[in-house]
Amino acid sequence: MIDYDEIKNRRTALLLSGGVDSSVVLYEMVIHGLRPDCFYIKIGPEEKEEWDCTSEEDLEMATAMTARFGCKLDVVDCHKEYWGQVTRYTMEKVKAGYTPNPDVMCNRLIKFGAFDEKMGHGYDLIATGHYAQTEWINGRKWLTTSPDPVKDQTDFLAQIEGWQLRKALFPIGHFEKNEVREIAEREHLINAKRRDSQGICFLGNIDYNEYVRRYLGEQVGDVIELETGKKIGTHKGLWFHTIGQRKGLGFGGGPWFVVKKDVAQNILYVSHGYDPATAYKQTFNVHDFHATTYCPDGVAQPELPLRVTFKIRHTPEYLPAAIEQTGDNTYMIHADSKVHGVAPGQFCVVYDERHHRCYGSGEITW
Ligand SMILES: Nc1ncnc2c1ncn2[C@@H]1O[C@H](COP(=O)(O)OP(=O)(O)OP(=O)(O)O)[C@@H](O)[C@H]1O
Repeated sequence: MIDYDEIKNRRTALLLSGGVDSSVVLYEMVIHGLRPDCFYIKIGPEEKEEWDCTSEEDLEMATAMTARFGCKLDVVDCHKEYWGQVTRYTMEKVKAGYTPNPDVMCNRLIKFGAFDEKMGHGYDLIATGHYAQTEWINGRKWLTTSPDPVKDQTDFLAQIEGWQLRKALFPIGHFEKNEVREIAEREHLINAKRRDSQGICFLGNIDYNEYVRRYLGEQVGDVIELETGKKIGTHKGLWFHTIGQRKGLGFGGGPWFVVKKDVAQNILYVSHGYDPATAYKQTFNVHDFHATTYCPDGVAQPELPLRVTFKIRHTPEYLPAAIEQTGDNTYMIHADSKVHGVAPGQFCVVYDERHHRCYGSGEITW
């Protein structure tokens, strides 16, 4: 829960997307006596490409919301930063056979990054409609989970740095999604009945494969059964597949799991059966760990405990593990049981044993 009394004199910016979540944030802030300056971040389509863009409607919704609540709305153009940073990161990883996550990087590089450089630096707090919370514990500001396990978005926020978390405010983070929808309907917010966006953040309904295809095109190669070396078909590009993938392979005689990619030879290895040992991992390495906790001057980042829980994809489950520091910012995860579909490039997000506090995340290297 936000202590509105405590922040009533702080300069607050709200990232307003035109969706229902950030609209309810605006409503919540206004009924608690705040009038945030609102910002709509614009990421246009790359070049002349005609992508299905919902952004015009989004901006209309955001405009209507700020008009209703008497707040200022500005449009901030982060087009260049998005394509130059988030897309560049994504395509570089994908080409190397990794499994990147543009939405995770978008929070660090755009919403709490480029936006902060352009406008956010003039504010003490930046509010968003993420399902996540923050909590001060022992003089440090922590990223903590939402009560809605399905909607929780701490995993998407787990690459932001302490200085970014310092300014973060998540006014609907203590709600579950259905409560947010109820508020929007009860208050007749203009977008109460709007569907949640499905595609990559900022790119409307563009899905991941389309995004990648636009940049890297297709590159046909063989699909080979790992155990027998037998060719069972072809793929259109290793980048359309991820380790652990089971659905969408389209070969008979399944189920098949993607177990390995050979980038040099453009070969996709799959394995047959329900429980191929190759599709599971119990121990893996994580590097370039980003700690999200805000530690005021002189307070060191908290050390990771020996026992943690973690996530490698956006699911409601937290997996128990022991964690071992193996170097500067590098760790080894020893999961209590085998984990399906561990892929290099994925972020491993680390929480405490009760999966209340999020420590941060690092990239899986195997
Ligand atoms: N184009 C945008 N301009 C400004 N802020 C944005 C924009 N897109 C997303 N955000 C901010 O990031 C938050 C999380 O976005 P995300 O797309 O993950 O969630 P969402 O549940 O669809 O949110 P919403 O319902 O508010 O669109 C939003 O609630 C909003 O605060």
